[in-house]
Amino acid sequence: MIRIRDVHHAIGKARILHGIDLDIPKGGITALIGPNGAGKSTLLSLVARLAPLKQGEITVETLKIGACSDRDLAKVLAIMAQSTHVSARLRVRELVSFGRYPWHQGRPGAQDRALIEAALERFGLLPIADRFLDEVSGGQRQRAFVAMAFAQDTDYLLLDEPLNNLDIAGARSLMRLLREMADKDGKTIVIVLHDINYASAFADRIVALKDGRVAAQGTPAQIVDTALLRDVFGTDAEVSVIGGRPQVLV
Ligand SMILES: Nc1ncnc2c1ncn2[C@@H]1O[C@H](COP(=O)(O)OP(=O)(O)OP(=O)(O)O)[C@@H](O)[C@H]1O
Repeated sequence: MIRIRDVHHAIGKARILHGIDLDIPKGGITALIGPNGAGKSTLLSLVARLAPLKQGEITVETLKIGACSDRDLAKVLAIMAQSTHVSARLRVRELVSFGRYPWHQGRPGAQDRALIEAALERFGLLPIADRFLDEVSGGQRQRAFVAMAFAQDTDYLLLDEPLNNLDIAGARSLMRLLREMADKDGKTIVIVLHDINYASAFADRIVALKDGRVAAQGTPAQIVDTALLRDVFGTDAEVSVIGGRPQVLV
């Protein structure tokens, strides 16, 4: 479980998060949704220790953020951040292999190599594994970043807007893959999604953030309705239930 207690965050004078209390249970997919600037990426960055936690408490299983070592955390939790800057002169296989670094510290062994090939295969990247990152499409690059996080082989996988750059087929296939990873491999996936319909169709639970606070949380059926769209996103839209899952009619 990821346990978040009374987390506040400010950047300069701007207060970004205002006392977040949240339990993200182990297993399944939790989607973070909310309008632009709500604080979703900031919260994910604090959990993954990409930004320093200044106020409040976050624990991942038994590891306390701010007290545990980076290496210990990296064996339990992997993150694909929203903005990823790496050299374009890196091949897809090399990027995915970075995911193994916390385990081998620069000396990959046979097991590391096997896990890298398995990640390349699972994400459909084998045919382009030897291409440089600037020789693949935006969607393929995005999949390579998710595969790198997957290759880290952690129980917790945090993904910040992984559907960016993906067309509808790519988005659906990635979400199905994540669903399979949660159901078959027992991964705990926390994912920032802009498209509520993907969150509603694939997630077990949704946490809606607004203005740095938790505005709503529950299963898609519990929370996705016209009131949520109005109160959290400030938009009027109809919601219809399709296959037991609410879907927003745009
Ligand atoms: N480095 C920074 N300096 C100042 N303000 C920042 C910085 N990074 C983020 N913010 C502000 O913090 C707030 C929350 O940003 P954050 O990226 O966490 O939101 P978000 O919900 O992920 O948004 P989006 O959906 O647009 O990605 C925003 O108002 C943003 O402008």
